[in-house]
Amino acid sequence: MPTSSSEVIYDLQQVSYQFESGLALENISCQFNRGETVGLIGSSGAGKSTLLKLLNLMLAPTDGALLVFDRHTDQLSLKSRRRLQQQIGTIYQHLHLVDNLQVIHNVNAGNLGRWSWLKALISLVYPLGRRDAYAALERVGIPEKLYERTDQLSGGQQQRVAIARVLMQDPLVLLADEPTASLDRELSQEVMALLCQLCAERGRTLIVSLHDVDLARQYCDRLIGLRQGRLIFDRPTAAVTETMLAQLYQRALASRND
Ligand SMILES: Nc1ncnc2c1ncn2[C@@H]1O[C@H](COP(=O)(O)OP(=O)(O)OP(=O)(O)O)[C@@H](O)[C@H]1O
Repeated sequence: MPTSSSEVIYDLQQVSYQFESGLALENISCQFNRGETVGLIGSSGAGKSTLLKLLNLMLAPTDGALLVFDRHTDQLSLKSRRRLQQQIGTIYQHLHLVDNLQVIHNVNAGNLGRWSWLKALISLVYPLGRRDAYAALERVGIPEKLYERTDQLSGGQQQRVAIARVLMQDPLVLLADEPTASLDRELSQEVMALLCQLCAERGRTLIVSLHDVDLARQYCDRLIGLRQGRLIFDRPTAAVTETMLAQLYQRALASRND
């Protein structure tokens, strides 16, 4: 558990990330604070997913400095990195659920950072942590699905299982990469409302990448606009104007009009 009482959770100082194929993020400086709900917006290829991968420590900056809970991430031991990663939960666009297992096993996967391999193995045969898994599913509104096969759930229900899994982990920061990409408008609203509510209840930080700008404006306190790896704006949502959005999406709008 991080000991810092700082309000700043992430501090990015001129961060760049270079893939072999090119620069995905260039000279990004910004901070993310405790309890915020921040939306990452921008066209496809803008660098939103790469930024989230830096924030969950899957990738390391190729240039610049990334501090998490006041700690430089390039100076972390493997153990410290793992401990930090336990405080960072990620919901991916592709939910990474094991389809042919019962829901309880997918929810319990949120415990893997804490459980021994033996306990995890036993739980695959005889599910452990039933009460906690049930409570997590209750919070996302589908407790009755505990023993159902995951692939027999609807897309929206599977999204809820992914959220319940992250609730088991109980991280301080929740990163969500396009959590509504495969959902219709109504379900997207439900999932965003749920994520925001769950984070607000416990003062957790939510950083979410979204293609749907209206959804981002509706649910996020602050928006970061990225284009071709550059930070175009970082403003409270209410201060983001139509002009700023038009500038951000210029390229995509122009190509849609072709
Ligand atoms: N594994 C990878 N190897 C090489 N290049 C990559 C890789 N992942 C992403 N990129 C490149 O990095 C840039 C940023 O990609 P990224 O996936 O972060 O954008 P994004 O804003 O999340 O896009 P989308 O909205 O389509 O998911 C793009 O040019 C992309 O082609």
